[in-house]
Amino acid sequence: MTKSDPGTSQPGTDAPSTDQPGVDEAVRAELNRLRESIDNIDAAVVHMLAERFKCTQQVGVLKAEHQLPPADPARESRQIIRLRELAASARLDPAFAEKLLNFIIAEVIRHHETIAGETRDSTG
Ligand SMILES: O=C(O)C(=O)C[C@]1(C(=O)O)C=C[C@@H](O)C=C1
Repeated sequence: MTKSDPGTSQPGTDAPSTDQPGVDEAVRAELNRLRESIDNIDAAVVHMLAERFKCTQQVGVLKAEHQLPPADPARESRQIIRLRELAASARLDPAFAEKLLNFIIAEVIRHHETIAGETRDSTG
């Protein structure tokens, strides 16, 4: 197999694709079993995030209607402490959990700012 042989390796690697013949059947079966679980978990994550954003959307409206600032750094600090503890007890890297929460919250704050702008525009 060479780099000029498209379709036989993963992009950017020379490793054989697991779809290719030659991959041990038991390995392929185990990989497929694990990937089914990964797909289920990814679906759950997407659904949970969608629910979280439905809540934060309502928080955004409430904050905009009452002229509260989009970000609440004190609340974020408490969330980070709590999530890092949860992560540690779940044997997940706390630094990763913190980064993920910060990533999500940054998006929420962006939404809050949009809602606040729209609310100001509509109420004058
Ligand atoms: O709890 C709030 O005040 C929110 O706006 C929600 C949220 C979050 O996504 O958890 C987002 C922004 C704040 O800075 C803190 C927390």
